[in-house]
Amino acid sequence: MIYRYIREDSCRTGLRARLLLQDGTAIEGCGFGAIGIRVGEVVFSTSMTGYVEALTDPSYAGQILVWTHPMVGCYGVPSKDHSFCGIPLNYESDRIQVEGFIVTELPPANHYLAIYDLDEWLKNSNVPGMWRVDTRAIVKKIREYGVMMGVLAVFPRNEEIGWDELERELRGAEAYDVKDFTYRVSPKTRIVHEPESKPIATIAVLDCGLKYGILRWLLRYGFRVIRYPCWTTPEKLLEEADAVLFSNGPGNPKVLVNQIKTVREVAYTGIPILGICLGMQLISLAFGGETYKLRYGHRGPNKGVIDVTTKRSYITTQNHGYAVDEKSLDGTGLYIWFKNIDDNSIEGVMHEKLPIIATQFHPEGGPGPHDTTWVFDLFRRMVLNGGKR
Ligand SMILES: NC(=O)CC[C@H](N)C(=O)O
Repeated sequence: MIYRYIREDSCRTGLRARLLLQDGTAIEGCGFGAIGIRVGEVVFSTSMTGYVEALTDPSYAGQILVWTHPMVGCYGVPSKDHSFCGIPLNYESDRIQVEGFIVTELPPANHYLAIYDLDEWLKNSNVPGMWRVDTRAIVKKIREYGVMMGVLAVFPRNEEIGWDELERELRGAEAYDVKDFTYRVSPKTRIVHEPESKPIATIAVLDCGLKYGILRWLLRYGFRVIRYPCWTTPEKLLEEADAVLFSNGPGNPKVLVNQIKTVREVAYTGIPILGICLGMQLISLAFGGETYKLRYGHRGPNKGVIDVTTKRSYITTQNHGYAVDEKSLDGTGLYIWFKNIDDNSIEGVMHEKLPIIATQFHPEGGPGPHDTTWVFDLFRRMVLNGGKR
């Protein structure tokens, strides 16, 4: 059965799109952005706004993103000229990272800062998009089945890419869970970022796909930040570091065997460490913990967590498909800091003795609430107090 939501004449973009999911669901809608075929893990975000940040978040590499909020693109795409310490605001990296983007309605952009509309931006970035489909129906499928691989094709209205071709593409695709995407998003060389005033300390980042939002917060707090490629050795990483950040990033953390080793070696030196999202998963694995795949992940800026050490709750931004297994932390020296209010999964850990703190959620927001930016205060305190919290 093919779900069709369009009238042939209703695609002002002049493009059609087809989506085939691993469970056989076939959906047809209008296309936007670039013409082409892309395979990826199909995931959804419950954000209402912040599509520029989400699309440029390197943690979405290898995924086709479905937006649950029905209207996307109203405020267009801002210029990268609005920046802080040379890092563009609103962007989480320099380019779109998703394989494809699926929305319900695609209104024309109307905002004084907009330099493109969403359609143009995807087209210029060679990323296909689909619109005029019921994204809630796709989300319900994903909730029942769990996240799954899918193939998205965008083609001109008077042409056609057949379902059999999409099926072949999907069958030939490598599963998301076994691939290492960090090499794709990590910088190829060391990059130094200076804060506006004299630096208070130097943070070395093992950059597996660092979001600019995190970088902006570190710079705002007066740190000099050095980003290193994700294959950097512990010795090199520690050369100029007063503290280390293990960044967010795409894919299954268990695949990153070398990075897990690096994290272990760096952690035992006793240097202050902050881990964010993938960084927290790598820290947990490095100390002997386990991670598992969530059924449909946590993606959006409206996710409640509780700090189990103070019983305070916060609304956070999250983007993760894997989580740390609670029982596996026994005997690792790591203890639970935050838990997710919806499913009780772990959203933060600390180490009993070593100066290590880590969150599964994103304290920087980007997009999303700034309720937990105090995590960066805590990190700064640790760095300036020789590791004491
Ligand atoms: N934002 C992230 O760092 C995501 C971490 C990991 N790729 C996951 O999906 O769980």
